Amino acid sequence: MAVYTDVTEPELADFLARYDLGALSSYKGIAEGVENSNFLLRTTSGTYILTLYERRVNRADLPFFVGLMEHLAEAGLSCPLPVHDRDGNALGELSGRPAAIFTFLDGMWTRRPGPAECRAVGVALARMHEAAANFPLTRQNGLAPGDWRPLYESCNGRADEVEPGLSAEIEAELADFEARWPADLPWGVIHADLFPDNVFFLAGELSGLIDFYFACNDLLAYDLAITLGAWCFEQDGSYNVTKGRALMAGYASVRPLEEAEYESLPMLCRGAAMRFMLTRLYDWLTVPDDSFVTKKDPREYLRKLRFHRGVRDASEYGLERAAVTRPAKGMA
Ligand SMILES: Nc1ncnc2c1ncn2[C@@H]1O[C@H](COP(=O)(O)OP(=O)(O)OP(=O)(O)O)[C@@H](O)[C@H]1O
Ligand SMILES: N[C@@H](CCO)C(=O)O
Repeated sequence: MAVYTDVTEPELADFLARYDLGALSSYKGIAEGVENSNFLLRTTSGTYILTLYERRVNRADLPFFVGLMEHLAEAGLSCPLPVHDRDGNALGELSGRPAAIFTFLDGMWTRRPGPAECRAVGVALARMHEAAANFPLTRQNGLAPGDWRPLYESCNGRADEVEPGLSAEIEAELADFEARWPADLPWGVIHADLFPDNVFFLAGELSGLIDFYFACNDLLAYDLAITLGAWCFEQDGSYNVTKGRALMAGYASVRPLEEAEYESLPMLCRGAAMRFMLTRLYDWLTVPDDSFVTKKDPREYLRKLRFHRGVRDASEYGLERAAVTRPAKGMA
């Protein structure tokens, strides 16, 4: 359930009066999502999404997130477009929270993605990286490798409650990341949370990307690693190389990887698994059971991390080394 802030009808009508969106027809809270309060908003001009930004989102980051969506939508990527009020502002204030209205994206997220969806998300991710290349704002990744140890330490040594031996395993991994995390790889704006619930499909085609609230500047191949980890494993924890091959090929068809990115992929995939294991571990140990936040199992990402630890070469993910070189014009 993600409606943390109640919005009354008169408050919303007042807020809407600043926009050229017609009169309020109806609104209702959307249960999905955990970070912010989202409402499906109907006015006499159409259907929109109203988002109220809650405590875990830093106000200072909002111009980056909202500006990025606007930049990507203008570059032709399908994602929510922020609606401006008559004074030109995309961000306002409603019920004591920063708030924004977005265009509504048709489609639904897919619970069981197959290779075709994986390929489509690979293509979309690379297109996002290319479209964001000239976005002028920057945002530091708040969950970069340097943030993992403090996040782990804020779990107060309780990791072994989730699985005996986990603290020692995390310590060893953190030391390795601190010593060997790659620095000199292509860098840019990344989505950083492109999980299946943030990608919509309509009639079998990818219809758009949502939820840019972890977007930041970081290694582009790290975003590919996050996406691979979220899309290419089965419920039983096994890696599906057919899906991995499709996702990588889709990505490389738009933006071929550099040799150094190919070499670094196993490390980046392990890091991505660590990042999601740690945020889940923190929530698992600290968020009260009766809270609105749906806690996700950190062990899912622990299993993925262990899989990546055994990978020696990116070819094991299904990425052909040939995909590293850009094909000559007119081919492929
Ligand atoms: N522009 C949009 N068009 C259609 N539906 C949308 C749009 N934006 C959000 N939604 C709906 O609202 C839900 C929650 O959105 P979103 O994932 O951005 O919320 P969040 O609270 O930031 O979530 P998360 O916990 O995943 O970070 C989505 O699953 C989707 O159903
Ligand atoms: N995608 C994240 C949660 C929302 O950011 C996870 O599955 O842990």
